[in-house]
Amino acid sequence: MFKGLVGLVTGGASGLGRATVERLVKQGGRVVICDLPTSTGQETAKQLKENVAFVPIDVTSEQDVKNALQTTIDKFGRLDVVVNCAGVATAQRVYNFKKDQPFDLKSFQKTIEVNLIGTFNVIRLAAGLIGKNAPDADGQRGVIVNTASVAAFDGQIGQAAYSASKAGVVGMTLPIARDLAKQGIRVVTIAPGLFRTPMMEMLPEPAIKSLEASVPFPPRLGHPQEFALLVQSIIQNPMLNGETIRLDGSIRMQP
Ligand SMILES: CC(=O)CC(=O)SCCNC(=O)CCNC(=O)[C@H](O)C(C)(C)COP(=O)(O)OP(=O)(O)OC[C@H]1O[C@@H](n2cnc3c(N)ncnc32)[C@H](O)[C@@H]1OP(=O)(O)O
Ligand SMILES: NC(=O)C1=CN([C@@H]2O[C@H](COP(=O)(O)OP(=O)(O)OC[C@H]3O[C@@H](n4cnc5c(N)ncnc54)[C@H](O)[C@@H]3O)[C@@H](O)[C@H]2O)C=CC1
Repeated sequence: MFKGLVGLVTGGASGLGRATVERLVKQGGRVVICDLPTSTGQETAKQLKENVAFVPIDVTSEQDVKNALQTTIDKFGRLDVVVNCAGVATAQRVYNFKKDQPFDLKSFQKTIEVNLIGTFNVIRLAAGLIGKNAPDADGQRGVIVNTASVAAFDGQIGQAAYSASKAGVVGMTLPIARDLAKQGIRVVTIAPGLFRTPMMEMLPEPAIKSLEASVPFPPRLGHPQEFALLVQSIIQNPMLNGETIRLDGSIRMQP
Protein backbone atom coordinates (compact mmCIF):
# COMPACT_ATOMS: atom_id res chain seq x y z
CA MET A 1 0.00 0.00 0.00
CA PHE A 2 2.84 2.41 0.89
CA LYS A 3 5.37 1.02 -1.55
CA GLY A 4 7.84 3.75 -2.47
CA LEU A 5 6.70 6.00 0.39
CA VAL A 6 9.40 7.42 2.67
CA GLY A 7 8.47 8.58 6.17
CA LEU A 8 10.27 10.30 9.01
CA VAL A 9 8.90 9.66 12.50
CA THR A 10 10.11 11.68 15.48
CA GLY A 11 9.85 9.91 18.81
CA GLY A 12 9.84 6.78 16.64
CA ALA A 13 11.75 4.65 19.15
CA SER A 14 8.88 4.31 21.60
CA GLY A 15 5.13 4.17 22.12
CA LEU A 16 2.92 5.83 19.49
CA GLY A 17 5.88 6.72 17.26
CA ARG A 18 7.21 3.19 17.24
CA ALA A 19 3.79 1.71 16.39
CA THR A 20 3.61 4.20 13.51
CA VAL A 21 7.03 3.16 12.21
CA GLU A 22 5.99 -0.51 12.35
CA ARG A 23 2.75 0.15 10.44
CA LEU A 24 4.40 2.24 7.72
CA VAL A 25 7.03 -0.46 7.20
CA LYS A 26 4.44 -3.25 7.24
CA GLN A 27 2.59 -1.42 4.46
CA GLY A 28 5.73 -1.28 2.32
CA GLY A 29 7.15 2.10 3.31
CA ARG A 30 10.68 3.04 4.35
CA VAL A 31 11.18 5.05 7.49
CA VAL A 32 13.74 7.18 9.28
CA ILE A 33 13.33 7.02 13.04
CA CYS A 34 14.37 10.25 14.75
CA ASP A 35 14.73 10.07 18.48
CA LEU A 36 17.10 11.04 21.28
CA PRO A 37 20.56 9.42 21.28
CA THR A 38 19.61 7.89 24.64
CA SER A 39 16.51 6.20 23.17
CA THR A 40 16.20 2.65 21.89
CA GLY A 41 16.06 3.93 18.29
CA GLN A 42 19.12 1.96 17.17
CA GLU A 43 17.75 -1.38 18.43
CA THR A 44 14.31 -0.61 16.99
CA ALA A 45 15.82 0.12 13.57
CA LYS A 46 17.85 -3.11 13.71
CA GLN A 47 14.75 -5.16 14.53
CA LEU A 48 12.87 -3.63 11.60
CA LYS A 49 15.75 -4.32 9.19
CA GLU A 50 16.79 -2.61 5.96
CA ASN A 51 13.77 -0.39 5.41
CA VAL A 52 14.41 1.55 8.60
CA ALA A 53 17.24 3.89 9.60
CA PHE A 54 17.82 5.57 12.93
CA VAL A 55 19.16 9.10 13.30
CA PRO A 56 19.79 10.27 16.85
CA ILE A 57 18.37 13.78 17.16
CA ASP A 58 16.90 16.29 19.55
CA VAL A 59 13.89 17.80 17.77
CA THR A 60 14.69 21.21 19.23
CA SER A 61 18.03 21.38 17.36
CA GLU A 62 18.12 22.89 13.87
CA GLN A 63 21.36 21.08 13.02
CA ASP A 64 20.09 17.69 14.26
CA VAL A 65 16.93 17.92 12.16
CA LYS A 66 18.93 19.03 9.09
CA ASN A 67 21.20 16.00 9.58
CA ALA A 68 18.17 13.70 9.78
CA LEU A 69 16.76 15.12 6.54
CA GLN A 70 20.12 14.69 4.83
CA THR A 71 20.26 11.04 5.98
CA THR A 72 16.72 10.54 4.67
CA ILE A 73 17.83 11.74 1.22
CA ASP A 74 21.12 9.79 1.31
CA LYS A 75 19.44 6.53 2.33
CA PHE A 76 16.02 6.65 0.71
CA GLY A 77 16.18 9.50 -1.85
CA ARG A 78 13.03 11.41 -0.89
CA LEU A 79 10.60 12.32 1.91
CA ASP A 80 6.81 11.97 1.66
CA VAL A 81 5.46 11.84 5.19
CA VAL A 82 6.52 13.30 8.53
CA VAL A 83 4.92 12.10 11.76
CA ASN A 84 5.78 14.20 14.80
CA CYS A 85 5.48 12.04 17.91
CA ALA A 86 8.44 13.23 20.02
CA GLY A 87 7.17 14.68 23.25
CA VAL A 88 7.58 14.96 26.99
CA ALA A 89 4.96 15.03 29.75
CA THR A 90 5.27 17.14 32.88
CA ALA A 91 2.96 17.48 35.89
CA GLN A 92 3.26 20.24 38.45
CA ARG A 93 0.89 22.58 40.23
CA VAL A 94 1.08 26.27 39.24
CA TYR A 95 1.79 26.99 42.89
CA ASN A 96 2.40 24.26 45.46
CA PHE A 97 0.96 25.84 48.60
CA LYS A 98 2.07 22.90 50.74
CA LYS A 99 5.71 23.57 49.87
CA ASP A 100 5.24 27.32 49.17
CA GLN A 101 6.83 26.77 45.75
CA PRO A 102 5.88 28.11 42.31
CA PHE A 103 5.90 25.99 39.12
CA ASP A 104 9.50 25.56 37.99
CA LEU A 105 9.87 27.93 35.03
CA LYS A 106 12.63 25.84 33.40
CA SER A 107 10.31 22.84 33.36
CA PHE A 108 7.57 24.95 31.71
CA GLN A 109 10.04 26.21 29.11
CA LYS A 110 11.41 22.71 28.38
CA THR A 111 7.91 21.33 27.80
CA ILE A 112 7.09 24.11 25.32
CA GLU A 113 10.54 23.76 23.73
CA VAL A 114 10.18 20.04 22.97
CA ASN A 115 6.45 19.61 22.32
CA LEU A 116 5.68 22.85 20.48
CA ILE A 117 8.90 24.38 19.20
CA GLY A 118 10.42 20.96 18.43
CA THR A 119 7.36 20.02 16.37
CA PHE A 120 7.51 23.34 14.52
CA ASN A 121 11.25 22.99 13.94
CA VAL A 122 10.74 19.62 12.23
CA ILE A 123 7.78 20.89 10.18
CA ARG A 124 9.56 24.02 8.91
CA LEU A 125 12.67 22.12 7.80
CA ALA A 126 10.93 19.00 6.45
CA ALA A 127 8.46 21.08 4.41
CA GLY A 128 11.34 22.28 2.24
CA LEU A 129 12.21 18.72 1.32
CA ILE A 130 8.65 17.41 0.85
CA GLY A 131 7.90 20.45 -1.33
CA LYS A 132 10.54 19.27 -3.82
CA ASN A 133 8.55 16.10 -4.66
CA ALA A 134 6.74 15.94 -7.97
CA PRO A 135 3.00 16.37 -7.28
CA ASP A 136 0.67 13.37 -7.67
CA ALA A 137 -2.45 13.48 -9.88
CA ASP A 138 -4.25 15.42 -7.11
CA GLY A 139 -1.41 17.94 -6.76
CA GLN A 140 -0.25 16.44 -3.47
CA ARG A 141 3.42 16.37 -2.55
CA GLY A 142 3.25 14.99 0.98
CA VAL A 143 1.66 14.85 4.41
CA ILE A 144 2.64 16.05 7.88
CA VAL A 145 0.98 14.51 10.94
CA ASN A 146 1.44 16.05 14.39
CA THR A 147 0.61 14.72 17.82
CA ALA A 148 -1.22 16.94 20.31
CA SER A 149 -3.26 15.48 23.19
CA VAL A 150 -6.76 15.73 24.61
CA ALA A 151 -4.95 17.71 27.31
CA ALA A 152 -4.87 20.55 24.75
CA PHE A 153 -8.61 20.87 25.44
CA ASP A 154 -9.25 19.42 28.92
CA GLY A 155 -5.94 19.46 30.76
CA GLN A 156 -5.98 18.22 34.35
CA ILE A 157 -4.58 19.76 37.52
CA GLY A 158 -0.81 19.95 37.02
CA GLN A 159 -0.95 20.05 33.22
CA ALA A 160 -0.53 23.79 32.57
CA ALA A 161 2.75 23.39 30.69
CA TYR A 162 1.83 20.20 28.86
CA SER A 163 -1.61 21.52 27.86
CA ALA A 164 -0.16 24.84 26.69
CA SER A 165 2.39 23.01 24.53
CA LYS A 166 -0.24 20.75 22.97
CA ALA A 167 -2.75 23.59 22.49
CA GLY A 168 0.04 25.32 20.56
CA VAL A 169 0.29 22.32 18.25
CA VAL A 170 -3.49 22.39 17.72
CA GLY A 171 -3.40 26.15 17.14
CA MET A 172 -0.72 26.07 14.48
CA THR A 173 -2.26 23.19 12.52
CA LEU A 174 -4.66 25.25 10.38
CA PRO A 175 -2.29 28.15 9.63
CA ILE A 176 0.48 25.74 8.63
CA ALA A 177 -1.93 23.73 6.46
CA ARG A 178 -3.00 26.98 4.77
CA ASP A 179 0.60 28.07 4.43
CA LEU A 180 1.69 24.81 2.75
CA ALA A 181 -1.47 24.28 0.69
CA LYS A 182 -0.05 25.83 -2.48
CA GLN A 183 2.75 23.29 -2.31
CA GLY A 184 0.27 20.41 -1.97
CA ILE A 185 1.38 19.44 1.55
CA ARG A 186 -1.37 18.44 3.98
CA VAL A 187 -1.06 19.00 7.73
CA VAL A 188 -3.22 17.09 10.21
CA THR A 189 -2.94 16.77 14.00
CA ILE A 190 -4.06 13.84 16.13
CA ALA A 191 -5.14 14.55 19.71
CA PRO A 192 -4.86 11.17 21.43
CA GLY A 193 -6.69 10.36 24.64
CA LEU A 194 -5.01 7.75 26.82
CA PHE A 195 -2.71 5.20 25.21
CA ARG A 196 -0.65 2.52 26.94
CA THR A 197 2.91 3.61 26.24
CA PRO A 198 6.02 4.17 28.38
CA MET A 199 4.89 7.81 28.84
CA MET A 200 1.55 6.75 30.29
CA GLU A 201 3.18 4.05 32.40
CA MET A 202 5.03 6.80 34.30
CA LEU A 203 1.73 7.52 36.07
CA PRO A 204 1.00 5.45 39.20
CA GLU A 205 -1.15 2.37 38.43
CA PRO A 206 -4.16 3.67 40.49
CA ALA A 207 -4.08 6.89 38.41
CA ILE A 208 -4.01 4.83 35.20
CA LYS A 209 -6.92 2.68 36.45
CA SER A 210 -9.02 5.73 37.31
CA LEU A 211 -8.26 7.39 33.96
CA GLU A 212 -9.08 4.13 32.17
CA ALA A 213 -12.42 3.89 33.93
CA SER A 214 -13.27 7.40 32.78
CA VAL A 215 -13.16 6.48 29.08
CA PRO A 216 -16.80 6.00 27.98
CA PHE A 217 -16.09 3.45 25.25
CA PRO A 218 -14.02 1.41 24.92
CA PRO A 219 -13.28 1.72 28.66
CA ARG A 220 -9.56 1.04 28.38
CA LEU A 221 -6.32 2.66 27.33
CA GLY A 222 -5.80 2.81 23.58
CA HIS A 223 -3.36 0.49 21.86
CA PRO A 224 -0.51 2.33 20.07
CA GLN A 225 -1.50 0.39 16.91
CA GLU A 226 -4.84 2.26 16.96
CA PHE A 227 -2.92 5.54 16.75
CA ALA A 228 -0.85 4.16 13.86
CA LEU A 229 -4.04 3.12 12.08
CA LEU A 230 -5.26 6.72 12.14
CA VAL A 231 -1.91 7.93 10.80
CA GLN A 232 -2.39 5.51 7.90
CA SER A 233 -5.95 6.79 7.25
CA ILE A 234 -4.73 10.39 7.28
CA ILE A 235 -2.05 9.57 4.72
CA GLN A 236 -4.58 7.78 2.54
CA ASN A 237 -7.40 10.33 2.67
CA PRO A 238 -6.58 13.43 0.61
CA MET A 239 -9.53 15.46 1.96
CA LEU A 240 -8.18 15.46 5.54
CA ASN A 241 -6.30 18.72 6.04
CA GLY A 242 -5.87 21.53 8.56
CA GLU A 243 -7.77 19.61 11.24
CA THR A 244 -7.17 18.17 14.70
CA ILE A 245 -8.77 14.76 15.22
CA ARG A 246 -9.45 13.49 18.74
CA LEU A 247 -8.73 9.78 19.09
CA ASP A 248 -9.98 9.18 22.58
CA GLY A 249 -12.94 6.81 23.10
CA SER A 250 -14.88 10.06 23.81
CA ILE A 251 -13.06 10.79 27.09
CA ARG A 252 -13.33 14.30 28.52
CA MET A 253 -10.75 14.37 31.28
CA GLN A 254 -11.89 15.43 34.76
CA PRO A 255 -10.00 18.10 36.73
C1 LIG B 1 -0.13 11.97 28.21
C2 LIG B 1 -1.35 12.55 27.65
O1 LIG B 1 -1.29 13.36 26.74
C3 LIG B 1 -2.66 12.13 28.14
C4 LIG B 1 -2.93 12.73 29.45
O2 LIG B 1 -2.91 13.91 29.57
S1 LIG B 1 -3.28 11.65 30.69
C5 LIG B 1 -3.65 12.64 32.10
C6 LIG B 1 -2.42 12.90 32.80
N1 LIG B 1 -2.77 13.57 34.00
C7 LIG B 1 -1.82 13.99 34.78
O3 LIG B 1 -0.67 13.81 34.49
C8 LIG B 1 -2.26 14.70 36.03
C9 LIG B 1 -1.18 15.55 36.52
N2 LIG B 1 -1.42 15.95 37.87
C10 LIG B 1 -0.88 15.31 38.95
O4 LIG B 1 -0.23 14.29 38.84
C11 LIG B 1 -1.10 15.94 40.31
O5 LIG B 1 -2.25 16.71 40.26
C12 LIG B 1 0.07 16.81 40.74
C13 LIG B 1 1.30 15.93 40.88
C14 LIG B 1 0.37 17.90 39.71
C15 LIG B 1 -0.27 17.52 42.02
O6 LIG B 1 -0.21 16.63 43.03
P1 LIG B 1 -0.34 17.14 44.53
O7 LIG B 1 -0.14 18.59 44.66
O8 LIG B 1 0.43 16.20 45.32
O9 LIG B 1 -1.80 17.00 44.71
P2 LIG B 1 -2.48 15.94 45.62
O10 LIG B 1 -2.15 16.22 47.04
O11 LIG B 1 -2.24 14.58 45.06
O12 LIG B 1 -3.92 16.34 45.37
C16 LIG B 1 -4.42 17.56 45.79
C17 LIG B 1 -5.86 17.60 45.42
O13 LIG B 1 -6.01 17.61 44.00
C18 LIG B 1 -6.69 16.44 43.54
N3 LIG B 1 -6.00 15.94 42.37
C19 LIG B 1 -4.68 15.91 42.16
N4 LIG B 1 -4.43 15.40 40.97
C20 LIG B 1 -5.61 15.11 40.42
C21 LIG B 1 -6.02 14.54 39.21
N5 LIG B 1 -5.13 14.18 38.25
N6 LIG B 1 -7.33 14.37 38.97
C22 LIG B 1 -8.24 14.75 39.90
N7 LIG B 1 -7.92 15.28 41.07
C23 LIG B 1 -6.62 15.45 41.32
C24 LIG B 1 -6.60 15.46 44.67
O14 LIG B 1 -7.71 14.57 44.66
C25 LIG B 1 -6.60 16.37 45.90
O15 LIG B 1 -7.90 16.77 46.19
P3 LIG B 1 -8.30 17.34 47.67
O16 LIG B 1 -7.03 17.55 48.43
O17 LIG B 1 -8.97 18.63 47.30
O18 LIG B 1 -9.20 16.31 48.22
N1 LIG C 1 0.50 7.96 25.61
C1 LIG C 1 -0.53 8.77 25.66
O1 LIG C 1 -1.54 8.47 26.29
C2 LIG C 1 -0.52 10.07 24.95
C3 LIG C 1 0.59 10.57 24.31
N2 LIG C 1 0.50 11.77 23.65
C4 LIG C 1 1.63 12.31 22.92
O2 LIG C 1 2.06 11.34 21.97
C5 LIG C 1 3.45 11.49 21.71
C6 LIG C 1 4.12 10.15 21.89
O3 LIG C 1 3.97 9.79 23.24
P1 LIG C 1 4.22 8.31 23.79
O4 LIG C 1 4.51 7.41 22.66
O5 LIG C 1 3.12 8.03 24.70
O6 LIG C 1 5.50 8.58 24.68
P2 LIG C 1 6.91 7.83 24.77
O7 LIG C 1 7.57 8.46 25.95
O8 LIG C 1 6.71 6.38 24.72
O9 LIG C 1 7.64 8.30 23.42
C7 LIG C 1 8.08 9.60 23.23
C8 LIG C 1 9.37 9.55 22.47
O10 LIG C 1 9.80 10.90 22.22
C9 LIG C 1 11.19 10.94 22.38
N3 LIG C 1 11.62 12.30 22.68
C10 LIG C 1 11.41 13.04 23.79
N4 LIG C 1 12.01 14.23 23.70
C11 LIG C 1 12.63 14.27 22.50
C12 LIG C 1 13.42 15.23 21.83
N5 LIG C 1 13.72 16.42 22.40
N6 LIG C 1 13.90 14.94 20.61
C13 LIG C 1 13.64 13.74 20.03
N7 LIG C 1 12.89 12.80 20.61
C14 LIG C 1 12.39 13.05 21.83
C15 LIG C 1 11.46 10.00 23.54
O11 LIG C 1 12.83 9.59 23.57
C16 LIG C 1 10.51 8.87 23.25
O12 LIG C 1 11.10 7.86 22.48
C17 LIG C 1 3.94 12.58 22.67
O13 LIG C 1 4.00 13.79 21.97
C18 LIG C 1 2.86 12.62 23.73
O14 LIG C 1 2.80 13.88 24.34
C19 LIG C 1 -0.65 12.49 23.61
C20 LIG C 1 -1.76 12.04 24.24
C21 LIG C 1 -1.80 10.80 24.96
